[in-house]
Amino acid sequence: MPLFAGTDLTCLRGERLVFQDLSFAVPAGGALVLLGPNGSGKSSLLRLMAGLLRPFSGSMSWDGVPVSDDPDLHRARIHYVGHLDAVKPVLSARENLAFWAALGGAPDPAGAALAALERLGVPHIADIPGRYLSAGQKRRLNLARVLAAPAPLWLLDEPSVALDRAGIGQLEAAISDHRAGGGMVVVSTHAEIALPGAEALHLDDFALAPEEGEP
Ligand SMILES: Nc1ncnc2c1ncn2[C@@H]1O[C@H](COP(=O)(O)OP(=O)(O)OP(=O)(O)O)[C@@H](O)[C@H]1O
Repeated sequence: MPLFAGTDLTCLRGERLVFQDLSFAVPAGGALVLLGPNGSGKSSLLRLMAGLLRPFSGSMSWDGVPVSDDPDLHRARIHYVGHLDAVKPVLSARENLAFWAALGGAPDPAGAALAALERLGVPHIADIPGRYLSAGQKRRLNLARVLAAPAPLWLLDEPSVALDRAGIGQLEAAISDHRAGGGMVVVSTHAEIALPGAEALHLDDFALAPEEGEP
């Protein structure tokens, strides 16, 4: 049974120790919700999990094997959707998604692209160029990437930002189906997203204790 785990992770950004001695475990079908105030390190932890940042100390493993043994293998099993908009402005929504689906190894990228747009409730944006999409439509298009090619671990940084209530419901349903098939998800959020049975990780529990005299 796949288990994604981190042990005693410490994250340094610039000169700043963002969190220390943080451990987590996500089993097959599991969900982890990252909570904490602005700047507490939710995005940093997701970037560590995605292999985009290196921990200052500590380690992560997949099924007991250190992730650092084969970073390319790790990258192939994740979908990371960050804050930054990855939509190409001159390509249509369908073309954007087909491109990502092909990169992710989908056998029928065009078909996978349309199915993913439908799943996130926006089949009508298929032929609209990226530059004309609204903030919420762009967010749905970015999230559709996780559906367009299979990967067992989804890392989603504040996925509900710019989504309306219907969009959040579609996202919740997609995550629920992913988990039912043994997939895993880690989500950072300030908003309510229904993830039944999810474990919560409060990042401020791992902040550096303030020095004496500091607020
Ligand atoms: N590239 C960087 N260089 C130096 N420090 C950084 C860098 N990126 C982030 N930080 C710092 O790391 C800390 C954690 O930032 P991070 O974005 O992980 O927090 P967050 O919990 O996701 O915040 P938010 O809720 O505002 O999105 C912050 O103090 C931030 O200023």
